[in-house]
Amino acid sequence: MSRKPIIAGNWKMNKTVKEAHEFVEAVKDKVPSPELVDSVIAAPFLALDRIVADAKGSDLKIAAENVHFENSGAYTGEVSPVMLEDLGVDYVVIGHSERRAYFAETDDTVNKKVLASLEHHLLPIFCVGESLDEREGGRWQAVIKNQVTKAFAGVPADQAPAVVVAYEPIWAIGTGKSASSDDANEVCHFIRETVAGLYGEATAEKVRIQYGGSVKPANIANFLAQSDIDGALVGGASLQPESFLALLDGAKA
Ligand SMILES: O=C(CO)COP(=O)(O)O
Repeated sequence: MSRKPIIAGNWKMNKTVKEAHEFVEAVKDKVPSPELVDSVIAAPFLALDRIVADAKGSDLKIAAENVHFENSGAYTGEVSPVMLEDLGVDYVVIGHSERRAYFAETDDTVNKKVLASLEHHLLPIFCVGESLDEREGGRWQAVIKNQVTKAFAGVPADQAPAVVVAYEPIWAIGTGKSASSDDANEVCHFIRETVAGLYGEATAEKVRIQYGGSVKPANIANFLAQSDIDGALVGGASLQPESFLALLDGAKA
């Protein structure tokens, strides 16, 4: 079955509100038709209000890079799914390896965030990936299966296809060293089999799986040509308008 590609730029901790605004103004009327590809920018919380307004009426979708799982309350410094929904944010990146490594994100919090996001009509882009140690030690299947299974716990079958899974091997993030497209596809296929184990083949065929880790305009088409890779989650190469647009072009091809 053919799944629509989804390309998401993840800006991480980059860009002031002004810079974010200028970027969105530069690309919003140039992104491909949503019949061909879903185009998404994930930006820091501070920029979201401005760029959701900037992107309104265009085919560019906006994501948050994180969300808390409670609707409100005594959680100093956090942002709730109610707030993001109210702003008109479309997607939210959940469980990025940087959040797992530096901000004590766990499989349990990732799962709560997936459930809370779906409840508030935010589409989760939930991230999985193994470390170099886990890959070299032959443990990647166990690690990935555990991350996927825990993230989907409690997600009803009819909502599972709304979840985008991003496979980002930790050793390929920001290193310039991407996985080979065959290796990435092997893991993405394994992710799909894991989802099939939870919900059945028909549902698993609908779930979109991205690859992330040193994706660039020059290599994106190789990844997208693979059977189980339906898009990319891109850090560094999404920071410049020309490069982001080139990634979208590569996904269309
Ligand atoms: O972590 C990533 C996207 O979420 C990947 O980052 P790079 O594309 O900079 O390797």
